Amino acid sequence: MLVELEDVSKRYQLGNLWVDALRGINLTIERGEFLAVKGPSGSGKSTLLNILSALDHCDSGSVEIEGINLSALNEHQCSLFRRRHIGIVFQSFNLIPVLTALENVIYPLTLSGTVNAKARAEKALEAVGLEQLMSQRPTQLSGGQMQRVAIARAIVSQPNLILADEPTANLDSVTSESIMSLMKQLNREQGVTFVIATHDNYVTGLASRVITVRDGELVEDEPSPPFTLQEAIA
Ligand SMILES: Nc1ncnc2c1ncn2[C@@H]1O[C@H](COP(=O)(O)OP(=O)(O)OP(=O)(O)O)[C@@H](O)[C@H]1O
Repeated sequence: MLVELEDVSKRYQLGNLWVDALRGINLTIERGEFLAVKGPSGSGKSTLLNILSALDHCDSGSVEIEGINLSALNEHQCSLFRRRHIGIVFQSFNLIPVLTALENVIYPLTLSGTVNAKARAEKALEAVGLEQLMSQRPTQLSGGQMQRVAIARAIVSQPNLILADEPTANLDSVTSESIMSLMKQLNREQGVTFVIATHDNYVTGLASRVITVRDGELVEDEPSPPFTLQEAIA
């Protein structure tokens, strides 16, 4: 097992109001899963991903990833944990505009003092099909190409777990398909586990498992009907 959440809750204060973003989440994720997290806007998907990436802490319950209890980590240990174990892909790519594609991918490696950073970043960019565009800046790239750079940046540290928050939200459908097929390939060939928050039915259709968050709780998916209307009429 790669991830284990037990009774995880998170509240945010909005002025005088408290928002229960997550309420008693129990979830295990096995190595090699391609897990989609769906649910209405505001249901708690991003909060769940932020907690899995140790960008945020839960208020109660426990989160264990690779056997590490995230609540026991201080801020510095959280960033080390992220660098070593997690790749993150955002809806808005989050590339550094003044850096080239190659420099964006090298950046996390320089933070962790990795040797051969340039060669490793080049290899990651080749893996996402951007070997010709390494010296371009983000403004010179299309949305799909920027998301490929972001994926290269996520895989360059060879994490076991990649968390993607609405990775296709800013992409057209053809580009979304190629980005998703790249993620599936990384999952299949390198065994990287993916957790993807999404509203996109195309993404949920590719998942090995789909979970639904509603009002901060995990809810059972509606079972699909046993037969179609045409079959029922026939
Ligand atoms: N930093 C924060 N401060 C206050 N409230 C927050 C914060 N982050 C999230 N929330 C609230 O927590 C709830 C869950 O938000 P979250 O962003 O996790 O939902 P989501 O399912 O990812 O939504 P979307 O699909 O729109 O991205 C919402 O009511 C949101 O307003």
